[in-house]
Amino acid sequence: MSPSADTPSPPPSPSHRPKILVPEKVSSEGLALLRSLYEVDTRTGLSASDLLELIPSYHGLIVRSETQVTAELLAAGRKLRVVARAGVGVDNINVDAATKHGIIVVNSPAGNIVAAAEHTIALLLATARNVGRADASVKAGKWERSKLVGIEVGHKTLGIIGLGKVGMKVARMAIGLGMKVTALDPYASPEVAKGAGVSLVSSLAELLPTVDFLTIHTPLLASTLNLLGEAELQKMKPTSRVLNVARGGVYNEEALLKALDEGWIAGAGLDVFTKEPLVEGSAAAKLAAHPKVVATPHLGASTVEAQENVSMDVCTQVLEILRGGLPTAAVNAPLILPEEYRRLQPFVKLVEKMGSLYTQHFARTQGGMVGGRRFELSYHGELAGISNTRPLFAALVKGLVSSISDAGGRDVNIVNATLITKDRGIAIDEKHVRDDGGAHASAVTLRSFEAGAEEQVIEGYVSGKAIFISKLDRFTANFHPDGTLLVLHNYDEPGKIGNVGLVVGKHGINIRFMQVAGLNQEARAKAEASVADGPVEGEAEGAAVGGGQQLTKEALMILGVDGEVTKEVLEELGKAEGILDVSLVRL
Ligand SMILES: NC(=O)C1=CN([C@@H]2O[C@H](COP(=O)(O)OP(=O)(O)OC[C@H]3O[C@@H](n4cnc5c(N)ncnc54)[C@H](O)[C@@H]3O)[C@@H](O)[C@H]2O)C=CC1
Ligand SMILES: O=C(O)C(=O)COP(=O)(O)O
Repeated sequence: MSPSADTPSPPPSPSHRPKILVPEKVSSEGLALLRSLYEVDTRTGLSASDLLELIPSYHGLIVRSETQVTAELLAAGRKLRVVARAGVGVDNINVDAATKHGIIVVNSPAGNIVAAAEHTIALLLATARNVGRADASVKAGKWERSKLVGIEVGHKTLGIIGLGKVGMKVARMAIGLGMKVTALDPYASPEVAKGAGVSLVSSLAELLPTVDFLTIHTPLLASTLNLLGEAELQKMKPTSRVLNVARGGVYNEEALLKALDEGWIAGAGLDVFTKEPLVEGSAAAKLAAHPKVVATPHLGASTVEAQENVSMDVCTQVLEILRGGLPTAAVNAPLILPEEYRRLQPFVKLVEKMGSLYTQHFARTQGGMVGGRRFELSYHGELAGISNTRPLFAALVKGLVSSISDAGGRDVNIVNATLITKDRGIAIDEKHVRDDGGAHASAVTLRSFEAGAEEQVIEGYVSGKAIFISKLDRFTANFHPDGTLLVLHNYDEPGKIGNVGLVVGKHGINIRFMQVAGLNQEARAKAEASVADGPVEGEAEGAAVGGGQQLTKEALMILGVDGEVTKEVLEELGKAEGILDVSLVRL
C-alpha cells in the first residue's frame, strides 16, 4: 500500500539514506540535526585525491576554508546537490562550476562576523603592545620591559577597507576604544557610515597617508587581489601597522615583507595567508616568522560561539535542500525563473553587464561611489510593455555589486535584490518609456545622478540574442559587453591608437577588437558651443581656446583584450600622451 498524502513518509532505511561528507572540523550542534535523517561522515585529513575518490557517493558536502572545492571535484560529485560553507568566504569553492552542475552552494553570511571582528581587535592591540614578542620573551626566561614599549590606540586613526558586516563591527569596537575611524568602501551607505561615526573616503590615496592602523575586510576577488602592493604601502606612515583578518593576497605578501624590512610601516597582525598552512620558505612563512608580525593560523572564526552559529546555519540549510526545501543563504540562487527565461534572458544579461560596466568604469575613473547613489533604469520600445521587471532590477543590482561581493554577485537574486539596495543605500527607479525604442525594437538606459555632478549614462540594446552597448557616458558606441575591456578616454588625434597598441603589445596582451566611440550629438554640440563662446572670464585666452578645441575631439577607445592586464599596464597606458583616463572592465 502506498502512503496517503497526509501520512509522513517513513525515514529512509539506513542503507538508502542520503550521505553527507564533512572533511573539516564542523561543530557538532548542526551535524546532530542532520544525523537523524542522513548518514553524516566526518573525515578530516583527506587529501585532494582521497576526496575525489570518495565524493561520487555523497549528496551533500560541508566545508570550511581548507577544502578546495574545485570544478573537478564538483564534476566527480555525480549525486551532489549541495555544498555548504560553514562560514562566510566562498573563495575556496568554484561557484560557477557548482551552478553549471545544478549544485546549490550555501554559506553562513553572519554566523562568525563577531568572532572575526573581535579577532581583528585582538590583533590590533597585540601589534600595538608587542604582546606576541613579550609572551615569547617571558617564556624564554627574559624580562625585557624597555625593549617592548608599545603605543596606545586611543585617539589614533584606524583605516578600514571594506565596511561590510565585519568591517562595520570592527569600526564600532574601535570607536569604543576611543579611535577615529575612516573607511574606504565604494558600496557602503554614506548614511549608515555617518550614523556609526565613520568618515568615508573615496580613494586609497586619500586613506593611506592618514591612518595609524589599517585593516582590510573585503572578500578576496579579482578586484581586491594585491590591492595593497609596494606603491600603496609606501604611502603609509612609517609608524603605522596593518592587519589582515580577511584573506591572504589582499596585501601582496612580498610587498608587505619589504615594507616591514625597510621600515615603510612598523608592524602587522596577520591571521590569513595566500597558502594555508604555510609553505616553508614562502613570503607568507617569512611574514609569520617576522619579529614585527603577530601571526595567528586563520583563527578569525574559531570561537565556540561562531562555530556553533555557522554549523547550525548551514546544517539547517542542507537539511532543507536535501528534502526539497529552499535555503536561506544560497550563494548561487536564480536571477530569473524558468518561465520567464526565454523572453527576458538577453535583457537580464544586458542589464547585469550594464551594472557591472557602471561600477568598473564610472566608479573607478570618476572617483564615484556606488553606495548611496540614485539610479534610473528605463525600458524603451517593446520592453516598456513588460510588467514583471523584477529580474531586470535584480540583474542591475547583481551587476552593480558583482565586482565587490564575496560571491562575485552570484549571491544576488530576485528575492534579496531589494534588501541589498536598502543595505547599501542605493535607490533604483524603474521607468517604462513607451517610445519606439529608437533604432532598436527594445532598449535599456541606465542613468545615475548626483547633485552637482554630470549624470552618468549607459545605454544598451538586444539584437537577436546578442547584447550591445550603444552609449557610454557622452560617447556613441556599439560593442559587445563581454570579456576584458580597456576603456581609454582620450583626445582623438593621430598616433593615439599606435601608442596604445605598442604598450599592450609590449606586455603580450592580444587585442580582440578595437573601437573608437565619438562624442554623441548632444555632447558635441555642447563642446562646440563652448569653443564658440571663447574663453571663460579670468582664463588665459590661448589656453581656453586650445582646451575647447581639444574638447570637441574627445573620444573613447574601447579595446577588447586577452591576456593579463596588470596595474603596471594600466599605469603605462594612463601616462601615454593624450590619454585622459583608463579603466579596466571585466565583464
Ligand atoms: N579570518 C577569518 O576567519 C574570517 C574572514 N572573513 C573574511 O572577511 C571577509 C568580509 O566578510 P563580511 O564583512 O562578512 O563581508 P561583506 O560582504 O559584508 O563585506 C565586504 C565589504 O567589502 C567591500 N568591498 C569589496 N570590494 C572592495 C574594494 N575594492 N574596496 C573597498 N571595499 C570593498 C564591499 O562593498 C563590502 O561592504 C569575507 O569575505 C571573508 O573572506 C570572514 C569571516 C572570518
Ligand atoms: O568564514 C570565513 O570566511 C572564514 O575565513 C572562516 O574560515 P574557517 O571556517 O575558520 O576555516
